[in-house]
Amino acid sequence: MSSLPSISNNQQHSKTLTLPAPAKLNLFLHITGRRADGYHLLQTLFQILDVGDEIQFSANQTGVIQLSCNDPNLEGNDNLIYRAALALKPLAAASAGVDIFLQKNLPMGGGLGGGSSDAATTLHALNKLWSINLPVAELAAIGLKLGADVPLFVEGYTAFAEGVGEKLQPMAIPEKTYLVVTPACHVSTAEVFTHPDLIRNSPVISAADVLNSDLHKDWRNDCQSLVVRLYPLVAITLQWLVEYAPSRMTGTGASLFAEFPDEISARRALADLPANCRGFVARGVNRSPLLAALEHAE
Ligand SMILES: C[C@@](CO)(OP(=O)(O)O)[C@H](O)COP(=O)(O)OP(=O)(O)OC[C@H]1O[C@@H](n2ccc(N)nc2=O)[C@H](O)[C@@H]1O
Ligand SMILES: Nc1ncnc2c1ncn2[C@@H]1O[C@H](COP(=O)(O)OP(=O)(O)O)[C@@H](O)[C@H]1O
Repeated sequence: MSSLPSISNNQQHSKTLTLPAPAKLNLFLHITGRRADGYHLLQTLFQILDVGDEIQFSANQTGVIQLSCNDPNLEGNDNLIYRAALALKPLAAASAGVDIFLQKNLPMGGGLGGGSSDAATTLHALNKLWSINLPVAELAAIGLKLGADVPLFVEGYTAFAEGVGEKLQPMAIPEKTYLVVTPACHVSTAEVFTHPDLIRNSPVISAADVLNSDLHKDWRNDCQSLVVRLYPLVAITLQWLVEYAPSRMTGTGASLFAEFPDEISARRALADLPANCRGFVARGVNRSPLLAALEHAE
């Protein structure tokens, strides 16, 4: 991912901002209950990564939101980027418009939060380019209406999360190297959350419990056993990955991750990646590269 943001004034009314939209892992994911509306109550440790998508925003005075992408299938109005822009539009001048280009690098629908991160980056970018200047907490509240993981990316800190993922407690944890592997199968989040066999009664833990635990012996993903049973390719890929290092599923899958002591050993495993998987090596970061990029663009 390019870590250097750029902001430029091409002409009197056109400003361009290029920003990262990092991925996340759920280092653990516990389901502790269910809300009255059917949504599940979670406890999770969100780890932000230094790898992700990249989005370019060129503000203009046309009043129109225009989205293009290196994957044309993502150019529709249901894209979370478009929906995030639309959510801010009423707060901007009527003439506020933007041309957006999404460089989609992350696998989609795999539990890496790419769509949510794209939405969060869009909220920050247009808050600035359209001179709306909402505080971060208000951007996060708008983001929550777009998806449960959006507030994490808006706030921009690796965090212990509760509720449906919106009650965030930033947590500085050791920044490890991960190999992230996405098997070529789509796991439906809705299918996982409606399945009768899903574990829904994990005991509630405290933030102190999180700091005194680690991936090797304590952490688990309550969706993992179900997804492994329903999706044989996830099971086979996890069996392969675990030979290299402690491994886990992120979110509701299908992506998996393994924690390595250094980048060289992670890249060695990546070189052996099975043919039906995508993979990348990333570093966990306590502070999102988005925040650094926004500062740089001041
Ligand atoms: C569980 C997480 C952990 O990061 O999974 P991933 O999406 O990352 O895999 C997320 O919070 C997912 O949040 P989000 O991505 O917004 O969920 P959606 O796709 O909108 O959810 C699809 C469906 O799953 C159910 N759902 C989702 C989240 C939740 N906490 N409880 C639920 O019961 C709801 O029925 C919802 O309609
Ligand atoms: N900008 C976007 N990037 C990726 N997916 C998007 C985007 N906007 C909407 N979507 C939709 O959201 C779904 C979930 O995307 P994503 O955030 O990548 O996965 P997950 O929630 O499993 O981490 C995709 O399957 C896609 O249909």
